[in-house]
Amino acid sequence: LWFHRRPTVVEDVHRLPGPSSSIASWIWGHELLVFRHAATQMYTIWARSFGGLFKISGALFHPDIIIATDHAAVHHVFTNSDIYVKSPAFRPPIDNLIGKGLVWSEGEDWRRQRKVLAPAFSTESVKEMTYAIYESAERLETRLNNLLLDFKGESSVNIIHYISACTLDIIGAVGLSHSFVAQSAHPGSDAALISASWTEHVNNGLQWLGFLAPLVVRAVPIVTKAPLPLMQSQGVIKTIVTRIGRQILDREQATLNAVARNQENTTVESGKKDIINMLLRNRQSANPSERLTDSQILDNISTFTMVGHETTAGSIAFTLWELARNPEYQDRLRAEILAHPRDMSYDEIQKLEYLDAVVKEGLRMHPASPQTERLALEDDIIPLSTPIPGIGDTFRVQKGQVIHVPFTTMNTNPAVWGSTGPIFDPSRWLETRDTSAPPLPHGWSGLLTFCDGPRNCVGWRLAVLEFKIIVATLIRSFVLLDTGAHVEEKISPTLQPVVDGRGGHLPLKLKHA
Ligand code: HEM
Repeated sequence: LWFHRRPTVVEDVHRLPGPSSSIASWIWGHELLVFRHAATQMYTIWARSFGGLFKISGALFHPDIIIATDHAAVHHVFTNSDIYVKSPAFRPPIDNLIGKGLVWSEGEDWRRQRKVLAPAFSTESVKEMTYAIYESAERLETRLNNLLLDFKGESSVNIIHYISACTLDIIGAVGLSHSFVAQSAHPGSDAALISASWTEHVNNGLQWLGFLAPLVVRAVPIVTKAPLPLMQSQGVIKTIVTRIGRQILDREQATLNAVARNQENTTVESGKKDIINMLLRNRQSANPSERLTDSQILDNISTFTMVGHETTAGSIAFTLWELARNPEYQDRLRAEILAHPRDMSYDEIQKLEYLDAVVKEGLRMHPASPQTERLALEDDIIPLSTPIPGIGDTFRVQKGQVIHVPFTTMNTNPAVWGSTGPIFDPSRWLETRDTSAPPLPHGWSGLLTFCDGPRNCVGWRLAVLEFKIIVATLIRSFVLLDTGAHVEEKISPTLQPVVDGRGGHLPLKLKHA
């Protein structure tokens, strides 16, 4: 019943500016225009004209949607995660894709899962992952080296394909005690199946159905049970990953039981704090009300397998593409990396200033999740950083209001980042920010890339470390060259490169450094 609005409560949405109704379709509102353009492109254009809060008309007669980029408003929405929940329209597709794990859950259910899993991503836990990340990054390097040998020193590759195999191996190794062997000469069949189903899912999402499906789900939730191709390919990924999850869980539980039989009083407490061990520990919890069900455990294995690798792979691929298009930045980064030994410790890597700047710039310009969506469960008053003429410095919303937050629009806003905001330039991170410059939004490094508030990205430390190690390993060994291909950025369901209509495709030329 979330879409039923109470007409008696005062709301300000109707007083907001927004794009003209003349460019909206009577049935699709402004949402079709948004879908047809590059990720967040229309929101970026409109935010420049209409400011930090504006409205667009919704598809299928849905009430007006608010687009928020005002810092205080966005911070308020993300901080109050009990009032502003993820849109119900996206819960059935998330369930179909990765299950009812941490990304999907809300309220008490979410709080319990987050408490169980957060320790797997503390600084201490992530530091311990450093060596395994190097190992996978070096395997990626060897794989690309072999390719160059086969192609006499220069080759064009779909870089995202190689990186996502690497990040799948990483999440298996550091989180799940599982080897996907995604990077071997004969990739494990599971890894190949995951990759093929994901590519199919991405490409379905770019089609008309990719636009239609969530809107129809928003209007008629029961439709998720319908045999639409989009829904079916989602089911395939979950089926494969759940089967693997069951194997991992049974094996790890058996190992644990065997150890416990041999050593009295041994519990999983003594093991490392990775994802699988945190889930096993929870099974032993003395308090039954804290325990997750077996299906929640499996759904979290599938959640972390998918969001733990595709997201990072996409952002890394786009950052490498930026380096290929900007050889001077690439040379500067290589010079810094070559001045340091391979296999630096976690603390040593953090000291590489230009690497840090390149990674932040890649995450600023190409966030894996370019936008998010929230639904107000209650009437509320939202504070504003910039007052809206005729409304003031607070804004009233009604229960049922849908709010979109375009992260990329906020991350590149010239009013905050200066006129070079929309341009990739790592050196901005090396300059001390002028004290008179407008403040950056709340969030990691002043970016919305990892969201903000209690439901921020639980895996951000791992993502940043993987990012640094993979970029450093590749730039040490290879020169990246632009192929000249026209690369579009689309959302399906994460940020995707699209070349000649093919999603998940980002060609780069490689040669030895
Ligand atoms: C560059 C890489 C990544 C980016 C940009 C990213 C971004 C995000 C964002 C924006 C959200 C919030 C989504 C929303 O509320 O709509 C999120 C949530 C989440 N991310 Fe990431 N992520 C990345 C990598 C990872 C990795 C490596 C993992 C795990 C290994 C991970 C696990 C999660 C989980 C489980 C959530 C849900 C957290 C919750 O609701 O409590 N992410 N991520």
